[in-house]
Amino acid sequence: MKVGIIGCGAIANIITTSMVPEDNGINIAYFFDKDIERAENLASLAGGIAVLDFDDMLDKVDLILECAAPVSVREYAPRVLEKGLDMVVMSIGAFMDMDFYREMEALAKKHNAKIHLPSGAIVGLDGIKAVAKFGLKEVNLVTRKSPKSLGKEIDSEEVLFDGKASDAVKVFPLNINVAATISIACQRDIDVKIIVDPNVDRNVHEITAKGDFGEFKTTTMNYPCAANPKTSMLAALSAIRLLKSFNETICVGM
Ligand SMILES: NC(=O)C1=CN([C@@H]2O[C@H](COP(=O)(O)OP(=O)(O)OC[C@H]3O[C@@H](n4cnc5c(N)ncnc54)[C@H](OP(=O)(O)O)[C@@H]3O)[C@@H](O)[C@H]2O)C=CC1
Ligand SMILES: O=C([O-])CC(=O)C(=O)O
Repeated sequence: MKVGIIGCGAIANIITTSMVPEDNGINIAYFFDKDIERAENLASLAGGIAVLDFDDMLDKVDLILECAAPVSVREYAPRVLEKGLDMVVMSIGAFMDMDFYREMEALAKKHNAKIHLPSGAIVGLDGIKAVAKFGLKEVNLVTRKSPKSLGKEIDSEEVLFDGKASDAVKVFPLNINVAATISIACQRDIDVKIIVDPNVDRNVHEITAKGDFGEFKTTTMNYPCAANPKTSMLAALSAIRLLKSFNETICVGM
């Protein structure tokens, strides 16, 4: 399976340099970024090809992996899906716009394409999906990041956001895609709190879910990527695992 990447930053670098060529049949072959130098650097590391024009890679790949920004999903997803290509999207916040979500779902169906949203920087999505339609009463996310991750200069802990996921992704489009992932998994606009904390050096995501099934809490204490402190390493690792799963016969978990 030939893969083309949009966005050659922290996640793309980890994915590309962690997957040997033809790893499980996955060949990350084409690279696109609005900064052509970044695309060229990564392409040369991977023995792939950098493209100046995004549309140039669409006829040469089987799947597009987006790791750029939510605005890029709006820009490129329609062109990818119209070609009948599958897509893996990291900037999941784009799908909190329900009109866009439904449009992309319809386009994918029409052209027999699939949109994959990896679990990214959180754990517990399997449980949330399982209980979503079976008495899930409450689900919320508390995210705690360092001032460096959130681009703030403060000396003491501060709540930066307390509200719904659909608003959180507008205020922090590059920091809280995980809120969108959970919301889409349980089909409701979940409650989100974002705290900037000078005492943490991890990206911490705490999910609480309660309902007729009982209750669960997950806490993910992620190391940030060296190249981008907003982004957790786990996000890239989850995408690698998802890509590898496409060629597996026995699939464990969901
Ligand atoms: N689902 C999840 O759990 C997670 C999702 N993410 C999201 O994944 C995405 C990638 O993250 P990360 O690798 O850390 O980001 P980086 O900022 O490190 O890299 C993104 C790259 O894409 C480029 N880019 C941005 N917009 C466009 C565009 N419209 N067209 C082409 N290139 C573009 C950026 O250029 P420039 O720097 O000039 O803008 C940059 O080179 C982000 O949206 C991030 O918020 C991150 C962590 C977890
Ligand atoms: O990587 C993380 O910890 C979460 C993140 O930035 C996002 O969801 O956008």
